[in-house]
Order: sequence, then C-alpha cells, then structure tokens
Amino acid sequence: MTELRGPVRIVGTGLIGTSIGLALARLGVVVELVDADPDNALMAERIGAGSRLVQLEPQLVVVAVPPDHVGAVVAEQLKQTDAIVTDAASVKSKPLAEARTLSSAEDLTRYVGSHPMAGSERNGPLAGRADLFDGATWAVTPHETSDPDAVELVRRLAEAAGARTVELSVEDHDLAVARVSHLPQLMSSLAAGTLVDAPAAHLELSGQGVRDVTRIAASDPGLWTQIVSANSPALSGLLEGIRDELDRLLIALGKEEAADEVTAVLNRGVSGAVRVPGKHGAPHIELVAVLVTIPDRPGQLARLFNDAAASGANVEDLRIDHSPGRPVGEVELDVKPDSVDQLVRVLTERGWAVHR
Ligand SMILES: NC(=O)C1=CN([C@@H]2O[C@H](COP(=O)(O)OP(=O)(O)OC[C@H]3O[C@@H](n4cnc5c(N)ncnc54)[C@H](O)[C@@H]3O)[C@@H](O)[C@H]2O)C=CC1
Ligand SMILES: O=C(O)C(=O)Cc1ccc(O)cc1
Repeated sequence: MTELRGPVRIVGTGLIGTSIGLALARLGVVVELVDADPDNALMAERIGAGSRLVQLEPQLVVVAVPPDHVGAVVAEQLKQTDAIVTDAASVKSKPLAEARTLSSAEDLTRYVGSHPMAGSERNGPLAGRADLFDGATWAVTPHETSDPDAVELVRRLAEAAGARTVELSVEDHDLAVARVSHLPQLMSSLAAGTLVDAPAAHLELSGQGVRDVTRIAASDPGLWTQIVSANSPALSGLLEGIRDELDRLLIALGKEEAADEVTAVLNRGVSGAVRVPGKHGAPHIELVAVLVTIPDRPGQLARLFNDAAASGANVEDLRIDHSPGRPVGEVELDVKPDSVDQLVRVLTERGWAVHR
C-alpha cells in the first residue's frame, strides 16, 4: 500500500496550490510551500497552507504553476528530488511532452499528471479554500511509463483533498476538458463580451440567466490563454461545430422556417444539459424548481429554510436571485419531484409567495 505520509512539496502557491495545502494541512500532513513569487508563498503560509521551510525530503511534489511552466518545473523537481511528482494543470499533453524532452526516461516513471476539476474564476493564494475539492472529481492521467505506485500515491493525494478520482489517458483527458471546461469558458467569455458596449439601461434588466452564463468569464485571461493555446487541437473541432450551428441559425433567422431551426438548437441544448452529472459527481437526477419570493430583510432566508425543512423536503440545490435595487429577491429551491406538493403546501400555509 502506498500511503500518503508527506512531506508534500507544493510548487506554485496560487488558488490551486494553496487550496491543496490547506486541505492537506487539515489532515496534519507536512506541506512545504514554494513559489517563484515570495509574497505568494508567504501569504499561503500565513493562511495555514503549510510552511516555507521544511527540512525533510518530500515524498510527493505537486506542481501547481500556470500550464506554460508545468513541463519545466516537473522536470526540475524530478531531477532535484527522488519524490513522486504530479501537477494540477488544466491540460495534460503539452506539459507531458515538455517534461519528456527535459527528463531521463528513468526519472519520468515518477511523474503522473493530474487535474482537480474544481477551481474558481479567482486566482492567487487568498482565493484558496480547504474545502475547494470536497466532492469534486480529480482526473489522474498516467502516461505509458508511469510507475503504478506513483499513480496510487497521486490517487491518495486527491482523496486526501476530499475528491474522487477518475483515471484516463492524457489524450482522452484533453478531449474531455475541451468539451466540459474549455469550450464553456470561451462561450462564457464570448457572451460576456457582448455586454462591454451595452447601455447601462439594458444591463439593469440582468437576471440570473446572464449571471449564470457569465460567471466564469471573470477568470484570469493570462491563465486561460495558456490553457486554450495548449489544447487548441481538441478545441478547434468543437468550435468548428459551433460555427456551423451559428451559420445555420443565421441563415434561418428571418426566414419562415426560423422557428424550426431555433427549436432544434434549443432541443439539442435540453438533451445536452440533462447529461451533465449532478452534484457530488452523482448521475443527474430530475429536480423541480420551486420559486419563492423573499423580502429583502435580515432573517428571511433562515425562516424560509426552517419552513422548507418543516415540509420534510430535502433541498438538493439552491439559487438566490437578488437584483440590486429591488425590495425582494427570489429563491429557487430545487427538490425531487415527489417532495414538490408537500413543500409548496407548507410554504404557502406559512405565508410565502410560491410559484413553480
Ligand atoms: N484556476 C482554476 O480554477 C484551476 C486551475 N488549475 C490549474 O492549476 C494551475 C495553477 O492555477 P491557479 O492556482 O489558478 O493559478 P494562480 O495564478 O492562482 O497561481 C499560480 C502560482 O504559480 C506561481 N508560479 C508561476 N510560475 C512559477 C514557477 N516557474 N515556479 C514556481 N511558481 C510559479 C505564481 O507566482 C502563482 O503563485 C494551472 O496549471 C491551472 O491550469 C486546475 C484546476 C482549476
Ligand atoms: O469556476 C468553475 O466553475 C470552474 O470550472 C473552475 C475550473 C477552471 C479550470 C479548470 O481546469 C478546472 C476548473
């Protein structure tokens, strides 16, 4: 059995490195923090992600630097230590190819790529959170000559951070993230980009839809330029598909049959959206949204949650739409279909304005 004993050296103490450090520190694993920017390592240390000075040799090195630097830093760590080395980069083929050109075949057996599928649109150590990976999926991507013990140790790391692991090849990983992560990022950025010149009066009508679609558009352009460039072969095919659909839509718009084309696009969207796995990586379950109008006063959310609990319904998901300047907000409680009637009845009895 390959136990995760530590010390774990984290190179790159930004959002991801600091979050891994915080998650391991809560288990008592000794974590060493290294960063090219001394302020970031100091900050990560101050918030409890580990220590900048660890005398013992690392058992495991986690490289959490921007993708363009991952190959070189992996090779450097393989050379400097006898540790197992992994990385957290959002793309896997290019860093592996770079590490391969800079490392001996023997050293490369100690390297196993990985990728936590959780993060945020924020970066830097101050955005780090101990629970960032709780319930998340963490891809482990061995290459042809990765040592099985090294693969096992990287699995242990992911599990220690609270994630569940999925093993897949480097190539398959890059195809998968092009679809579920990189294309959504570009679509979000494109949609948000149309707002740059929008009149303020138009923006005032913004509701939850535009907020959902544009959240990740706030992500770091420097990081994402590297991700998109490194995964351009996988992304190109998907973007060509979107371009073809846009062309069809544009041609159809204004013609009699436009409605059919629009309905086809929307129907395909419905079929795709239900295939996104639900929370905690569980299969998608059909949920019903119950909308409740809530006065913008302290204590109202607590009262609503109490009343929802009294109905016996388990709230599977939750959304709050709080438009600035309005005296009320709207809370969406997502519950299983067999809980809906009881939830609506109890909330209505207790004076809430409820609609489905
Ligand atoms: N941001 C996200 O949501 C996610 C990011 N990732 C991956 O994790 C890695 C880190 O991303 P973030 O933590 O978001 O970035 P970040 O910008 O928050 O942190 C990167 C850190 O690496 C340091 N650094 C840069 N070059 C270095 C070098 N050569 N040696 C040592 N330190 C160096 C920087 O000073 C910075 O502290 C990237 O490869 C990214 O693709 C993976 C999952 C999610
Ligand atoms: O903020 C979100 O919802 C994300 O999806 C974050 C994210 C960014 C990059 C990754 O490689 C993985 C996850």
